[in-house]
Amino acid sequence: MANDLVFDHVTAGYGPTVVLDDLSLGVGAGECLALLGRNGVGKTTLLLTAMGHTVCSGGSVRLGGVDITRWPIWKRSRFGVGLVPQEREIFPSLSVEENLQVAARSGGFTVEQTYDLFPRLAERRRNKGNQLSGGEQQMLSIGRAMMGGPKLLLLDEPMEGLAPVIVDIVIAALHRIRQEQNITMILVEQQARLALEFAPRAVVLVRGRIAYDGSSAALLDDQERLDSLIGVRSEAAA
Ligand SMILES: Nc1ncnc2c1ncn2[C@@H]1O[C@H](COP(=O)(O)OP(=O)(O)OP(=O)(O)O)[C@@H](O)[C@H]1O
Repeated sequence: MANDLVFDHVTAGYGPTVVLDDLSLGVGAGECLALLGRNGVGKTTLLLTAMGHTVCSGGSVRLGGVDITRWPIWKRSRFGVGLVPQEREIFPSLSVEENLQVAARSGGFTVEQTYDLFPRLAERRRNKGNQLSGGEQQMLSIGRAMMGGPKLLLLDEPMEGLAPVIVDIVIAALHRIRQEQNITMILVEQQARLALEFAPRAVVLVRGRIAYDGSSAALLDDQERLDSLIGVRSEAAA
């Protein structure tokens, strides 16, 4: 599989703070990757570095063979990098439909396609962003990213704080996006089992470096390793 996204010896962080330390990673076109690790290891920073929100002090980031290391955020966005941020970043005073329309770009989802993916949003189309539940906001955040026509979709803990029934809706939508669109996905998720069951490949970060890169199924089967890398046992006990 050709590499779609490449991190080539990337060192990146915030101002003088280095978070990613000489990190190299290739993600194939259309591949789906679970990005895991304990709090503060650099998962969000990796997504933000792909999107252009961090300071990259070493190495390069390439997408589809093009060096995008020095590109501003808007240019990456136009080139097909889509981020579903942890904070969701819905416009509170715009309606659901307006939130979608401002993100529309040719080649992306139409409003109707987004409503087909998340029928709940069609029911709420005239509600303002600040009148939505957390689950509806998350659906809107994913829908908005899809309106931009991403080639690479970066999802930062999209299941955080959602009721199990809403998690099921979001997971089903992500499965559908994977089946119907040839989109490369990176899913950061605190609920490791959920992510490992969704994505065939897993990368685990420890202090800004890759400590595991391989099959999700193999990691799911290796309780001891899971526990030492991400503390799944304590997560299950919580
Ligand atoms: N804007 C910032 N300025 C300086 N340091 C930051 C900034 N954002 C994050 N950091 C630091 O970078 C490190 C990695 O943070 P990051 O958010 O990437 O981790 P994470 O793995 O996504 O963690 P979490 O699961 O808690 O979201 C942490 O030590 C954090 O304190």
